[in-house]
Amino acid sequence: MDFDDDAPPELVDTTTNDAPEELRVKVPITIVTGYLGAGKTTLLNYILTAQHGKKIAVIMNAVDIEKSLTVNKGDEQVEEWLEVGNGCMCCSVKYDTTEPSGEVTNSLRDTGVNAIETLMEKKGAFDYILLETTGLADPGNLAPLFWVDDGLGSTIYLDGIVTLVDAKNILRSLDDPSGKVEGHEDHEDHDDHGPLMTTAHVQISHADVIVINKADMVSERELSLVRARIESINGLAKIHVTEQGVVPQLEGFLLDLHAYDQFNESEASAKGHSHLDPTISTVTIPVGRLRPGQLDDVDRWLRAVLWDAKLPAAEEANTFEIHRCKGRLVFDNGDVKILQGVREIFEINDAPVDVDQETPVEGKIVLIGKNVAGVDFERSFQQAVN
Ligand SMILES: Nc1nc2c(ncn2[C@@H]2O[C@H](COP(=O)(O)OP(=O)(O)OP(=O)(O)O)[C@@H](O)[C@H]2O)c(=O)[nH]1
Ligand SMILES: [Zn+2]
Repeated sequence: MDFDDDAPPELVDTTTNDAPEELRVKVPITIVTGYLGAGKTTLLNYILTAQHGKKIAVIMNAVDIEKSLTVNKGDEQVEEWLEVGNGCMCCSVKYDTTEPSGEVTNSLRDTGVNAIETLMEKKGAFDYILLETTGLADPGNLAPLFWVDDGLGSTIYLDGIVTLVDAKNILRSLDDPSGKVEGHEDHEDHDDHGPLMTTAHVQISHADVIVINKADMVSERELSLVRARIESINGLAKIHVTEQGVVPQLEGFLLDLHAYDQFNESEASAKGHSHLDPTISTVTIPVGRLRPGQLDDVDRWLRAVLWDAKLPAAEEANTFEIHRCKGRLVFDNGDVKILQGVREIFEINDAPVDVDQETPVEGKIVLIGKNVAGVDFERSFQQAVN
């Protein structure tokens, strides 16, 4: 199919304008992050040229005022420019520190969402949106932009975060003081002490899928060291190994991740309790069956841990910082709820009804963050919920 140079790409409009708002199909957005040169562009180019019959909008290198947007249709590619208002999409997102919740204010959140919605109004909807961040982006700042409450009536939703790592350089990046990131806003006082936290750390800790790329550059042994270090940082993410970003399929690797609305048992399969990384690790808190009335206790405990970065009733101050949390809460009346959190923001929603699956007997909460090793979250949780 040919494109007229001047004509906009004719994408099929799946959001028929006369359809009621709530019937519109929401478009998933995947954030693709990874350290400088890890292979993000290589991966996205591979996706744009792979035959998959899907309309995928790829927003490359989201750093300039105007973002280059490549729309893929069949074997044609069309460049578009996406305006996102005031400057860098990731840097313009700031937490409102006057809100105890640290919630991103709606106006800032709207920046990224509106830009994409405007584009879809002009061009018709996409099946998927992939957003490549700059190599130095902290996905914890970007995710809340697209993690929008249903109530806001957005036409897009955050499907998940994919982090690429360069198999050859990742271990060095994790130990390189020049890659140090500033502490997140409310914990700056702890920043000069404690173990080194690099950009590579925050990109791995927030990931739902980690692609270890450039496998051709390392030996089997090096690769297993890389994998072990990554698993010890983030015990929730699915890990894939690739060369030239060639993933065997898109679903589950980059698309259809449902990382922000589901909690799959396999993901949280306890991968042991290693502390290979001195900075960030994953802890799992087993949660027995709860009474419906205990939801408030869980909520209060999470607010203390995520908003105040402290255990309720703890004598000593902690210095932990939670980047990602996920969980499943099982209630004795049969209800199942899913916990999702990124940094200070969290949500507890009813689990999607899955007729094939039996109601799980027990719940769990998984926390990924800085300085969490050695903190007795489990005991604190048991005390708070009773
Ligand atoms: N040996 C090898 N090289 C690769 C592989 N994947 C990508 N590269 C090369 O690595 C370099 C960086 O790849 P990019 O895709 O530009 O990486 P990026 O993450 O987009 O880089 P920035 O946008 O600069 O952060 C390029 O020269 C790629 O050709 C791989 O699997 N093996
Ligand atoms: Zn930025």
